[in-house]
Amino acid sequence: LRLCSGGSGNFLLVPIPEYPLLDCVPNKTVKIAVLGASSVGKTALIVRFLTKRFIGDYEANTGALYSRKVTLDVEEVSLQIQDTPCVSLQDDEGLYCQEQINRSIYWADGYVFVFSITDHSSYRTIQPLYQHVRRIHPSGNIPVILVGNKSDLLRARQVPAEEGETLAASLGGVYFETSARENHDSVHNAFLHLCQEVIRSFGSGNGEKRRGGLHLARPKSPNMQELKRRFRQVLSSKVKSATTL
Ligand SMILES: Nc1nc2c(ncn2[C@@H]2O[C@H](COP(=O)(O)OP(=O)(O)OP(=O)(O)O)[C@@H](O)[C@H]2O)c(=O)[nH]1
Repeated sequence: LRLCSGGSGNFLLVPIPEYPLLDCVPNKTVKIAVLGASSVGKTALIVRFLTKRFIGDYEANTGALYSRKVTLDVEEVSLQIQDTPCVSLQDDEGLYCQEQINRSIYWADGYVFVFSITDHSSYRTIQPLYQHVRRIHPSGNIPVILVGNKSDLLRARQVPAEEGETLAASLGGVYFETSARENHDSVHNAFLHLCQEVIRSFGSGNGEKRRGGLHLARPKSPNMQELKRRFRQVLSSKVKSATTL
């Protein structure tokens, strides 16, 4: 990783430590997956949120998991954010989504759908991506936000704000325009809003219902074989095709 500002070697992103599931306080751990097409700024948004900095250039994302404590309405919750590889729309085959992403979708309590306001095709992946998430979580309310990133590139805008708002409303979420490059506050507000939605969904019993029966610790557990086996069991009943819709 290379940081634009400051560039201290002491980077604040910490992959979450290995710890038993029981250490997670129920309803006080918020798991968020950040999803979207290639180069829309998923990693940049997460890094901006967690470190207040903007990364200029770095290796392609391999799906890191980050964690930190956040305070919501005086209550401290443990937030886990899963960065994911990009998804893409194939001409005739629908959405292409790696199995790793399916695992993240299954694992998460809430979703950040990201597109770039400068790339209309990234916007068009969101609806099929949402349908995909719906297939994996068929029941209940799914806490989501829609993020139109790169709002600093106004002259290159391809997606009007109204289109973002309309789409967000159809997904049942709020639309945020952000610039991971220029602005921390918009990014911060977006993530905190989603955290609050997730906590609210726990309160309504929705989160627990979705978790019922099977506990997937997180996508990158050291015991991958066991996780994969359990995950396949669940997915086979929930998603017809794990990789291509
Ligand atoms: N101008 C501008 N550039 C941005 C912004 N956010 C990210 N970028 C740039 O967009 C490019 C892609 O950003 P990433 O964070 O790697 O995007 P990603 O969605 O994680 O990409 P994948 O790894 O392909 O999934 C990088 O060159 C970033 O510097 C933004 O808000 N404004």
